[in-house]
Parts: sequence; structure tokens; C-alpha cells
Amino acid sequence: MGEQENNKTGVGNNAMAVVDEAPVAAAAKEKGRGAADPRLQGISDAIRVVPHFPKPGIMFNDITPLLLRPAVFKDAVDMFVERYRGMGIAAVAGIEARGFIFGPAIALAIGAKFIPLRKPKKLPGDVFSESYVLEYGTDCLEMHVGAIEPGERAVVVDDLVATGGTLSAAIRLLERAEADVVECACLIGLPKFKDFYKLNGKPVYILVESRK
Ligand SMILES: O=P(O)(O)OC[C@H]1O[C@H](OP(=O)(O)OP(=O)(O)O)[C@H](O)[C@@H]1O
Ligand SMILES: Nc1ncnc2[nH]cnc12
Repeated sequence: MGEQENNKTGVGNNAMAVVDEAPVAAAAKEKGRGAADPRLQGISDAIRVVPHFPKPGIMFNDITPLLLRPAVFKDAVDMFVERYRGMGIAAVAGIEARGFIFGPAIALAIGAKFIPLRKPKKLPGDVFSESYVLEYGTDCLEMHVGAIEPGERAVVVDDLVATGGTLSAAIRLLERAEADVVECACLIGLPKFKDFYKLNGKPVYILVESRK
């Protein structure tokens, strides 16, 4: 992925007017590539920030308003599809629950399989399990053994990266199956994530950065 491996690809501050509650459109302003992609402002505007949910102090980035706007929902999916098409990606791994909203559409569009990374005790077969710490608790992700073959190229998809704990667990799961994790893709990055350009050595591609 060349130059893109060395920066939080497509992510950065921008000068767009921002409503207080809306995340700032930040992506597609790849280094030296000129103006931001015009679709990003619509994506940013369609994300609602809800203070103190699910507990005091958390600024919850809610993607459900974006899902109610088909054109904006499509823009978000298209931006990921444009990025990963033709890269020999065999699998899109989506993180339960919100990675299940975007992951399958991306997988179908690029001709990849979709692998659900599920919360504990939901998958009936043999699983790999990885625990992680969240902004508001701890959790675990599981993946079916045999979902991916050694050496297959994979992208991990979720709606948001906060601490990076969930994505790191997803990367660990795929790597236990000897998959080649190419990148993680999220709609939203929280500002505190800005210091992480990589997770477990893997690039993280973010469309918009939340102000809060
Ligand atoms: O970067 P992190 O600090 O790990 O947090 C990000 C994760 O938190 C949210 O999911 P959540 O665990 O709330 O589960 P849900 O999608 O089932 O609501 C979000 O959808 C990410 O998966
Ligand atoms: N601030 C936040 N908004 C939405 N989902 C989250 N998951 C972890 N932190 C979150």
C-alpha cells in the first residue's frame, strides 16, 4: 500500500465548517492528493453525537441517521469499495454488531467472502477467541476456525475506532488463522485515536474523525 502504510491514510484535520455535534469530515485528503472527497461532509453530517451514552462521559457517535439516508450510506460503502477493489482481498471481516452493517456490502462489491467476528457464544462451530478492553467495559470476539485460509488477504471493517481494543482483537483473531490482514477500515475515528497510525502493525483507514 506504499505511502499509505506510513500514515493514517485519508485521515487528517480539515477546514470544513462543522456543526458542534457532527464529526469532522477528515478523510480522502491523502497526502499530496489535494482536496478532500466531497462525499465526506455528507457522511460527517449524518453522524449524530449523543452525550453521556451509554454512560456518563461517553460521547456516543451514532451512525443510525446515516443509515436512514441511502445516498450517504452508499457513499460510505462506495468509498471503502473504491479503496479495496482490485487488491486481492479474499475476505472482509466485520465486527459485531456495527461492522455487520457495512462489511457485507463491501465484501459483495469487491467479490470477497464476509467473515462475521461475533461476540462470545454466538458461533456454533470451533472458534478462536480474543478478549479486549473497551471504553465502557470488556468484551470478547470469536471467529470460526476455517473461516479463512493461511495467507488469504483480509480487511477488518467496523463503524468506529475508539481505543483500538476491538480492532486489535480482530487482527489477533485473523492472525491466529494465519491470514494476511491488509488494513482495518472504520467510518469514524475518535480524536484520541489520532496517535495510533497503526494497530498491531496494521494500517487503519478512517473516513471521518469525530470532534468529541
Ligand atoms: O476502539 P474500541 O475502544 O475497541 O471501541 C470500538 C468498538 O466499540 C463499538 O462497539 P461495541 O463494543 O459498543 O458493540 P456494539 O457494536 O455491539 O454496540 C464500536 O462499534 C466498535 O466495535
Ligand atoms: N464514543 C463511541 N461512540 C460510539 N461507539 C463507541 N464505541 C466505543 N466508543 C464509542
